[in-house]
Amino acid sequence: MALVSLVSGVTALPPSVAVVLLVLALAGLLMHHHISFERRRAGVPLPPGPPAEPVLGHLRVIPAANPEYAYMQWSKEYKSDVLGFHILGQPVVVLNSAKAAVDLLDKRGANYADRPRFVLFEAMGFKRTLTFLRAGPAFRLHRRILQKRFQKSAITVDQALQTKETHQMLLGLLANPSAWETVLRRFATAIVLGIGFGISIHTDADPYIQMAEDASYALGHGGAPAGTPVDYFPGLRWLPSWMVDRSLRFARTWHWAIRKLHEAPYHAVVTSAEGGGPQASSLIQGLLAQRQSQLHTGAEPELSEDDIKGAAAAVYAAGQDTTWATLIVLILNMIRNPDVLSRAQQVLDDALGDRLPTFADRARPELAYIEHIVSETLRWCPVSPVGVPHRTVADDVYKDMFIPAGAYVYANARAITHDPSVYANPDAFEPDRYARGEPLPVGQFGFGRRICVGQHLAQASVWIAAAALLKCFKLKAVKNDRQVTCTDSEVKLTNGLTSHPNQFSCLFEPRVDVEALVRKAGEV
Ligand code: HEM
Repeated sequence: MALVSLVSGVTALPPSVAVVLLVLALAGLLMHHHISFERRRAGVPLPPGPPAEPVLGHLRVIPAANPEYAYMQWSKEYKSDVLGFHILGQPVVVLNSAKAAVDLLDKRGANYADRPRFVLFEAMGFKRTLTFLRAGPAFRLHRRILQKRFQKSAITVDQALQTKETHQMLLGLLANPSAWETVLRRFATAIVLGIGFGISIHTDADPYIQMAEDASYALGHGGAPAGTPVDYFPGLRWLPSWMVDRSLRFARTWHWAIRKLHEAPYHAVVTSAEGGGPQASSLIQGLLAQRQSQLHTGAEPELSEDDIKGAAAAVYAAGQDTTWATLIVLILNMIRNPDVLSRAQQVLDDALGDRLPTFADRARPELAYIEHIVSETLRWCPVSPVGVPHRTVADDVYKDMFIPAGAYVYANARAITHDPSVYANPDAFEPDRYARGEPLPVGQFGFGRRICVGQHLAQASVWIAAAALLKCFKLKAVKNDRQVTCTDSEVKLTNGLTSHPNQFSCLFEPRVDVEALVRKAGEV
């Protein structure tokens, strides 16, 4: 209506003529778009997929919750590991095999390094956060900083912090076993907060744990990344809340949680520095120091304040919930598979005797079973099942299928890690599959130039936590907990950027003198 009044006002045409002109202009635009698309495609077919609805395309065809399962089903139905969709004209491609993901996202990385615009996450309050940055100079800058900080050879400096927090976790589980989810949250949060901001967590009630939990809730319940109505119609962002869908209302409601994640730890560090307080070494402290020295010399600082907040918040936001969720999947599988649990405990007892694991134990062949449990946890339930979408820069052709420029490309980690042509009995939790020669999982950390920068740190954190808590505790299911006793396919997962099993109960009972082992480890 506003557009019609504008056209008729500017051109002094009667409103009915303005409407006709607008409709004609729109039809012309669509026709032009269609003709140029068909010319570019030159008869090469798009990847197959289910029938679309007129105009909306697959908007209502792709389930809003946990679409990874529907993609797996369609992949079988259409006998293709590459599927094609369009949502309101936006092409979407889903890769359902490791081969397709490696061929495109890894081997043709430059063409698949872009991201869509994540309007829902912008509405939630994310700013210059690597995960959501489009390809370009800011992406390259943030990627370079974080990749260097978290490369395999650099993260050995974090082992002291990871070990300290592991011991803290063991004492927390001993003191308050029923709050095990919070204790694990504290572990995951303390590591990324320590590395990102140099901030220590002192109690289970520390406000930073709640902050992390709130941000996780916001990230985990808004809907598929770049897949909600406002991501397709950014204009919806300006409508009042009563006119918009659930996901945008949710993003607005939880905006405070994401802003707090960016602002609170940043200001704590800056305030402490300005007041001459202690300056723990951290990612943010290094970046602030670099900015200060560039300002002192009169040079244009490479990083703005928003860059620094965004880089550190990326570590906090991307690192804590995913690590925590992976530990939740581990616990679930330990109580669902008591044989695996008792074998792991036997392996740990034989290899370690009367002491806790350290990172020096990780490479020991006698402990390969623990490494396999970590790999199987990452495979059995990739906590970011459709990952974060990439976006194509230019048109591409793959196996005689046309992938247009600007397509959103999802690697379906769930399909890749449960591919029956790669993994025997893929729904079963079987750490021994790797000893039998099945390949270690790929896809749970994404692919190509956007692959998770924190993957080595995350695996190290999950390994030390797993080895220590399996060494110290008997884990038992609570009778009649449906989540635990039901079959694999019925485990209900949360839906969002991270996805993990819904709440379940677990009994933690010490099987060693936990305090004595922690004390002994501290003396070494
Ligand atoms: C088990 C734990 C983790 C899982 C499963 C995980 C998974 C992922 C996935 C699937 C992506 C998207 C990759 C792609 O687009 O191809 C990603 C990106 C990212 N992850 Fe992780 N992650 C974990 C832990 C961490 C940690 C500990 C950090 C912190 C250092 C971190 C930082 C990031 C960042 C900054 C990105 C964005 C990379 C980019 O867009 O260029 N992640 N992660």
